[in-house]
Formats: sequence, C-alpha cells, structure tokens
Amino acid sequence: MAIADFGQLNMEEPPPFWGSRGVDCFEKLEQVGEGTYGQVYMAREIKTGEIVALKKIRMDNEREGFPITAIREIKILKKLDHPNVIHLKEIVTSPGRDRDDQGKPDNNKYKGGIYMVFEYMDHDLTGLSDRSTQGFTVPQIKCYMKQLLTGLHYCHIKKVLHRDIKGSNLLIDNEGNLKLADFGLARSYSHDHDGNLTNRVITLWYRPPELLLGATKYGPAIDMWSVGCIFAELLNGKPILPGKTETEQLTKIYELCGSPDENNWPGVSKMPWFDQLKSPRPLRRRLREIYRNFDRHALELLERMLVLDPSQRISAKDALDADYFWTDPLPCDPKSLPKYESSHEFQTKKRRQEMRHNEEAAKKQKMQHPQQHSRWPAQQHGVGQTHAAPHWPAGPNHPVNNGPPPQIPAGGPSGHHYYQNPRGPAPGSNGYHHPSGNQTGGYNNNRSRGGYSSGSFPSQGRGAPYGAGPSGGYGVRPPNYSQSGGQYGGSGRGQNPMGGARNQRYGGWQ
Ligand SMILES: Nc1ncnc2c1ncn2[C@@H]1O[C@H](COP(=O)(O)OP(=O)(O)OP(=O)(O)O)[C@@H](O)[C@H]1O
Repeated sequence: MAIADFGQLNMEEPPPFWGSRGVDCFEKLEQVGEGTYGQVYMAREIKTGEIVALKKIRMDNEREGFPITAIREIKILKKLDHPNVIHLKEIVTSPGRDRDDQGKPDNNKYKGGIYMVFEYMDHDLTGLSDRSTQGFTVPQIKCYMKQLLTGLHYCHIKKVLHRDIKGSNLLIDNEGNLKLADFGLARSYSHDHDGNLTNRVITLWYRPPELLLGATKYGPAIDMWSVGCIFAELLNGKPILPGKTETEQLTKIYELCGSPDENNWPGVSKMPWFDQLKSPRPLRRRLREIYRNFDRHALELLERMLVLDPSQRISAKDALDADYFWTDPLPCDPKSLPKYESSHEFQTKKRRQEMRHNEEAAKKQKMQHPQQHSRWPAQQHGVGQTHAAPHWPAGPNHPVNNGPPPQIPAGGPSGHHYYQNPRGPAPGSNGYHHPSGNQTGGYNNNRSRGGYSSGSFPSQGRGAPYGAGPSGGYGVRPPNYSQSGGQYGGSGRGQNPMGGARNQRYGGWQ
C-alpha cells in the first residue's frame, strides 16, 4: 500500500482539526462496522455527550507512513460539504500505543491509532433493509433515491467520483437523512483527464460494464451504474446482479442488458478486454421484460441508468428530473419515515452468525435428545424465519482485485436463472405497502423544466447553498408514514425535502 507522511495531513488547517485532540476525548460504545480499511465505532464525546462515529485508520502495513488511501479520503471529504454527504468532523489520535481488539499493540510510527470522527448515522442501507422486513414503501424508496442522487450530483459537480456506491456505504439516520459515506476509493477527476485510472474499483455487484471491460478513462457514469443497481435492488428486494467473478458479473449484465456491440455502444470493440470477454452469441436486452412488474416511471428511469454505453447513461442531475420523482406517490418527507433500532451491515451479519450458531446448537441438542424433543411444545419460528431469507444476502462486498479475467466460455452465458428462480419475492412484487392517507400531499410538483443550467457537469461548483453543512435539527416525530403532514403539507412552491422547487434546487452551485 502506498504511504505518505503524516505531515501531509496538516492541510493548512489550524488545530484542533487535524489530530490535535486525543481519542480519549471519546468513550467507545460499540463497534458498528468492520471495513477493509479499519473498524468503525459508535462513541460519545465525553465533554459534550455528542454521539459520533470513530473510524480507525488501519495502519497494520504502514511501517513508515500514513496510508495514502486515508490521506486521499480525508482530502476529498474535506472539500465536500453537503447534507447528503457524510461530514468529517475531526481527526483524533491515540496518545499511547493503541491496542487492537485482541489486545496486541499497534506497531506504527505514530505510536497510536488515528481516527476519523464522523457524525453518527443510525443505519446503513444494507442493515436497514434487513431490519425492515416488510420492505420499503414507494415514497420511502423515492425519498432515499432522491437523496442519493442529490448527494452524488453534488460530488460530481465537485469533480469527485465515489467509486464504491453500495448499500453499506449509504448511511441513514433516524431523521430519514441519507448520506454518502466511505470515500476511501473516491477520486478527483477532470473532463480532460488524460491519465489512466484503475478499473479495479467498485464492489463487483455494482461495477459497470466499462470497468469490467478494462476501461481506464471513465467519469461519473460509473457511479450511475451502481445507483441503477441499488435502485433495482430496492424495488426488487434483493441484489439484481450478484456475480461471483468478474466474468460471471459481465455475463449477468449481458443477460439483463443485452450484449454490447458497435450499434448499442460505439467503440466497445476497442475496449481492452472486449475480445476476451465478449458474449459468444448476441443477447437481446431483457430488462423491461424481467422487471415488467415495476412501476412504469421506475422502469423508465432504471432503463436509463442501466445503459451499457456510459456516454448514454443518465446523469445524476437528469435522473433527479425524471418523472419518477414527480409523479404520485411523491417522495415522502424524510422525517415521516419510521424510526428503526440502529442497524448496520456489520451488526446484521453478526446477528445472523449468532442465529446460525444457535440453530446449529439446537439441532445438535435435538439429535442428542430426540425423545425429549417430541414432548416439546410447538416450535417457535418467529425470529429465525424472519431472518432466514434476508433481503440482501452478504456477498462479495468489496471491490475485488483479481488478475485479468478469464474468457467467457463458448456456449453462451452461464444459464443461471436468477430471475426465474428468485430467492426473495418475484421481481416487482417487492412487498411495498402503500401507506394509507394522502400520498400526493406535500412536495412541490412544479413540472416546469429548464431550471438546470446547461451542460451535464459544469466545471465549477460554487458550493454556496450547501455551505451550511448537514441540515440537522429535525424534530423528533412519532413514526408514521404520513405523506402530507408537517411542514411539507400543502402544495406550495419550494416545499420539497431537498429544498426548492424542481427547477430551483441546484441553481446555486451550477
Ligand atoms: N458515520 C458513521 N456512522 C455510523 N456508522 C458508520 C459510519 N461510518 C461508517 N459506519 C459503519 O461502518 C461500516 C464500514 O464503514 P466504511 O465503509 O467507511 O469503512 P471501510 O473500511 O471503508 O469499509 P469497506 O470495506 O466497506 O469499504 C459502514 O458500512 C457502516 O455500517
């Protein structure tokens, strides 16, 4: 791993920001995440009582310096300031030699751990999806998607590619706010970027075809493919492209979106790995057919996100303008979303492990005492069954760094019938429940277009309207699904949750 000098962190920032305070200002409460690059803890600031998230920067392999990936993440986070992007509050250090979870001392030059301090978020989308056993409602999905696209549009305007959009990197608080997190693989880019970027980014299930075909020059469209996968997953109740290898991932993409050729993707035959990985026979696009049960506007938007040719893929800005977000039922007010007990992917995985362990222990006991079992009361299935078929199974959850992918075998794509034989509900029957009550009341449905400035990603974002940082300050409301109540009631101009009318929302930083 590349290294850098700790001094690089002093980015013209006066104390107390960059590492002047110790981690002992915080009391660790619980581990909520275990990432490739370090553990994440829920913690309380002793002086103020504020709950935060501490992300420990893993230094295991960094004998001589500070990991360049962390420097990059910090630099990028520092230039982003938006209600739908996680806020990095501070960096703190551990004054003495830090100990890892097994009690072994951390051997690094700085004698202690280094932590990023973030605002605390109660859930990540993967954990929340597991928790919400009935699935999400349509207004809820629209609300999350809208926030995801708003945050991503902001990043793209700021010339940042996220490069790892997936459920566990979308954090949600109990006020319904969604924020993009984990900028560990993010990168600044420019349109005239001549240098080569790595194509080994983005967790496999969410990785777009251009990266799988070896592209090293790419732009914001890579993130939009991942957004399309998340969107379909929310509607479908389970991941739509769960490939196990890069080759299988491409096969699945071809089976859903058709095989790429010079007609639907001019220039594709010149991609570095096209010859190796092209489909052995032409496949037609089947997205509309497979997801025919999706709502018409949802399907229209999904069609424009999951486009093979990145140059024809919809941008975050245009997606926000799609009819999907402006037709009934409208996105709900984030505050009206149900409040769930804290849930992160790490915790749900742990719970599942415990459950499996308990089930195995019960089975063992049953085998040891069969006659006793016959006298037991009827088995209680509740909890175990709820979790037996999780919505989003754990899978290859991180970008894979394999060698060059092997060729797709002749004889056609794998022939796995994932869509004919789903593990969860059939495509489209995703268990939405439409909240009763007025679904239309609330957000501005101003249909006038043209408020966005021209050009897909203007070169300079001015940043002003988002300068205030995370919005915060939502009052605690009882959990309900009301689409009409509260401050979003009525149908006045500018009353949508992202602030402003459809044609006004982004005016400030375009
Ligand atoms: N600010 C936060 N508040 C609450 N939980 C958080 C926060 N940041 C991260 N987490 C939890 O920790 C998990 C891992 O965090 P993060 O993705 O930033 O670490 P990572 O090491 O980069 O992980 P990955 O291997 O997935 O890339 C997240 O999925 C989330 O559940």
